[in-house]
Amino acid sequence: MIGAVLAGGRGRRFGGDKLLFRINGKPLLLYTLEKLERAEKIDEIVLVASKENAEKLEGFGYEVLIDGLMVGPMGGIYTALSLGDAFVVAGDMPLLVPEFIDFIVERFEETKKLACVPRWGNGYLEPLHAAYSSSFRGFLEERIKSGNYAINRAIRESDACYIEIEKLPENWRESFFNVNTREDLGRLSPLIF
Ligand SMILES: Nc1nc2c(ncn2[C@@H]2O[C@H](COP(=O)(O)OP(=O)(O)OP(=O)(O)O)[C@@H](O)[C@H]2O)c(=O)[nH]1
Repeated sequence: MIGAVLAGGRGRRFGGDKLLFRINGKPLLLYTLEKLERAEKIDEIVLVASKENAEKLEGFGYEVLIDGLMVGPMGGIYTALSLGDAFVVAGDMPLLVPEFIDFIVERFEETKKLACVPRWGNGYLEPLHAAYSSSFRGFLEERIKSGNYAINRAIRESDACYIEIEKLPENWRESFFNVNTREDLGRLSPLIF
């Protein structure tokens, strides 16, 4: 199972390249990568980046796949699946919980569905913390061709399995925390140090 980290965003809300922004001397992306490294079900990590930021990311020592679409998460997932089945996460999720990732990958392997996606009680999905089959790529391709880039809708209209978040240990929810703005960093510091 590949661990694919989406790292092609523009960081408009943050106002700059948030993934390279240093917290306690360490780039935000490195926190995410270190957590993902600790998931036992992940065999190999790759970064999925834009052509423009690929070079800067090569220094992290992982294969960098170029997202030639740049249409948001769907394009990143589509690109990642060119290598095989993948657990896909956003690069701005520094508090990933490795046991939770293993849990999702195990469920994915057991159910053999096109995707296994965490879901909140209100129906909200967490598509950037989910496992996808390489067969899901063909399903996405049709949508991309018709300009339909809504990933949640694609998941809902596919044969996916859902992981009910409220039934899991509460501390696993930390895994979904992501940095969008500079204010979010304030919420992060007490948790990281
Ligand atoms: N490969 C790839 N990664 C993306 C794309 N859009 C967003 N990402 C990544 O997905 C994660 C979540 O992205 P967002 O925070 O929603 O978007 P962002 O562009 O980084 O930030 P905003 O401009 O503030 O929306 C981040 O790690 C981004 O780097 C894309 O089109 N392709």
